[in-house]
Amino acid sequence: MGSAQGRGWQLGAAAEIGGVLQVPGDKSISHRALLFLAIAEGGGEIRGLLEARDCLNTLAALRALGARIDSLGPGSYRVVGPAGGGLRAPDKPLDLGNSGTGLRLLTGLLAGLNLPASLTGDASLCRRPMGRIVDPLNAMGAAIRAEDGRPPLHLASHEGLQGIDYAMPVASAQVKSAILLAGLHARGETRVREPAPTRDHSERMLAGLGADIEWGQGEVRLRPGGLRGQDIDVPADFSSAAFFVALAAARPGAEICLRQVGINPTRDGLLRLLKRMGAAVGLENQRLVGGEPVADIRVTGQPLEAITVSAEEVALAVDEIPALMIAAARARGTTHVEGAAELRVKESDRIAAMAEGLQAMGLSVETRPDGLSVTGGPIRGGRIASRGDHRIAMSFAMLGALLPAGEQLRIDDVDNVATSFPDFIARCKAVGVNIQES
Ligand SMILES: O=C(O)C1=C[C@@H](OP(=O)(O)O)[C@@H](O)[C@H](O)C1
Ligand SMILES: C=C(OP(=O)(O)O)C(=O)O
Repeated sequence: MGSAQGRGWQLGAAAEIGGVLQVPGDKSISHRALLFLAIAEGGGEIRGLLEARDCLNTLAALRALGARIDSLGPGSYRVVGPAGGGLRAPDKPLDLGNSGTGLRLLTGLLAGLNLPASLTGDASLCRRPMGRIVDPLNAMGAAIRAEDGRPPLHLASHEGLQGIDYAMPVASAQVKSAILLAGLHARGETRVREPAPTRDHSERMLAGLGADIEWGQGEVRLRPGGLRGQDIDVPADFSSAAFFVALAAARPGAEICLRQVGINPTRDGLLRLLKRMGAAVGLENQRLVGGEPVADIRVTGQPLEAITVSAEEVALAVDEIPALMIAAARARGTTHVEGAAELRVKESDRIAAMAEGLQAMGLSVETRPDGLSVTGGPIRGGRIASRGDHRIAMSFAMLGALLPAGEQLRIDDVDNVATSFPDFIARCKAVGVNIQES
């Protein structure tokens, strides 16, 4: 425990992979449920909230703004805005830790409520671009200052917001959601156009809470107004399920079933990509939970073929590209990912991190400013720098499980897995992954 690289994992060949798993609640939906209920009349209960560091930071920030959030049991919370009035300006900077979603959405909410505040985060978050929200929010009338376009962000009070008609230069659900949250309190209609479809959890939840919103054909329109509180059930996180989906897909004969996973079509692009590579993917018990489609996902490993992934497909699988690269590493041929420049500004530069790790395991990889190409082939053990990025660490754990007998993989700096996936190790062991903390 505790080297210069932080905590790490040690992986060896897995004898057999298979089983039934339920992964924790959806991170995107958990953030939204907390933020939206804190400003909804009467508040509401959340069931299945992701109790991971990113969402708990958003929860703590809302408490600092005066919201009352009571735990009712594991994953269950009651959220109510302050009695007799709205949220209030915080007396200290709000720290959103590692979370782009928490920081960007909360900035939109605070700009709409006209609450002066400072927002910051950890070293990774303080390197991430914020001009993408600061520019449109300031164009609406907000007064947000960011040195060099990065956190900390400083919000001053302003004269009120005006709705905007905004064509986003990048396909980003965080930017879209920040603008919509501000638009709830702006004068006139707010319209956001996206260059490619991105996750629509905000639109679905806002509609469920009574907002005057419509969306489709690449744009969202929202008219200002209050939200009405309601209880919210959070499905299991597709992005967490994705590691096990990719693992089963990449190992012929393995079968894993993931229960009650959100399969919103703006999130489940990975399933279509793996099917195109030849994996057998089935959906069982399909139903709607709180306006979101949910299913049990059953994946059976087959020999895989390389594919080419387009920019539009990247937007529908933006957090799953590292997991997809695990399948690419085991596929016949070279998988090309295009239009993925956004991966360079996540918790780490995910293109560079994946390329470096895959090369360390003996694979041939080429990188471009907006993508990478991975040629499948034999893999060997070694040492991986996760760069403190939860999704890089968890993806390489899956590739570690596919090592040949006798090989060992060490993954450094895995602490941030706690930002999105508590109990990852236990879930790994439950399906036969040979993983130890070190
Ligand atoms: O809106 C959200 O909840 C998210 C949107 C995506 O980010 P971008 O909007 O920056 O693409 C994604 O990568 C992130 O994990 C969660
Ligand atoms: C990019 C991610 O999250 P965020 O932007 O909220 O930090 C992620 O979870 O992969």
